Amino acid sequence: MISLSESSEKRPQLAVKVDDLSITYRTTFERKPTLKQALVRFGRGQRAVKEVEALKHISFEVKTGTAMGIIGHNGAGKSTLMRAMAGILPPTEGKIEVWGRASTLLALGVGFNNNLSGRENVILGGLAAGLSRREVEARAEEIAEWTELGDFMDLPMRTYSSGMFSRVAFSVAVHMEPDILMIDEALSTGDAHFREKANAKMEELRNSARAMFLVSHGLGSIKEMCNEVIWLDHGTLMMRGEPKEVVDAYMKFLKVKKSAATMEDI
Ligand SMILES: Nc1ncnc2c1ncn2[C@@H]1O[C@H](COP(=O)(O)OP(=O)(O)OP(=O)(O)O)[C@@H](O)[C@H]1O
Repeated sequence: MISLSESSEKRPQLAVKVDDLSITYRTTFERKPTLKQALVRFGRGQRAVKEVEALKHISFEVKTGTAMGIIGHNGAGKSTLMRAMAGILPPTEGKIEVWGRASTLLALGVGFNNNLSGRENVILGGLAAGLSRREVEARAEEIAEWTELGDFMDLPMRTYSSGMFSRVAFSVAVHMEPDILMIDEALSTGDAHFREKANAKMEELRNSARAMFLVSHGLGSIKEMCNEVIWLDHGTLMMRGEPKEVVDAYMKFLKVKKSAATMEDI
């Protein structure tokens, strides 16, 4: 279960508590059948079920003021963990407690409508993030300005490059003033100018938000932005600690060297 608690009396020093969390996806699919199997299944209306254990018995606590990086290979469970903490995905087992409001624009721009303009999507994104109409109207202009996309903000988002799309999504996410800020791979998408601006904004938010989570394959950004790191491997928590210590252990495990590509210090 997920409980959102506004009260800071019980555990004022905590922002998030994850207790023995497991998440299993169940997906139905048609296995390549033999003719006989196909006929049998057709008759009974059966489909094969595949279960993916995306997270296995994860527990950790995050103190107020933490900027937590989450690293791990493709499919390790990073986005699943973020979605669970944001309340989008219910735990299969275990419990998550979040003190405050989490920003839910995780996979940046999910929920945007490509046929609407950037400006219209800012309003849509704001409402989806739980702001009132009045709050959205008050902030829409500032959010649009922050993207520095000029007249493009009035064109449908299907005409945007992926970097332009991320600018709008990132701008909406960081202007929601969440207690818990969650950012998934945001930094790798923008150009150098936008990355610098995004870094400065995140630094500002880190000071005002209760906690921040950053999922990234850019290990340089993780070291730069975070003061703690969690490393996931096949849904298991491998290590948690100081950014340098965890990133180094992860790189040693993967047997990769420090290069511009792994550290993303371009
Ligand atoms: N909606 C879904 N249905 C079924 N399986 C899923 C679903 N979403 C993710 N998975 C599976 O769960 C596991 C964890 O996926 P997740 O997206 O959390 O990984 P990740 O660490 O964020 O990966 P990446 O670095 O590639 O973004 C993977 O094995 C993936 O195939």
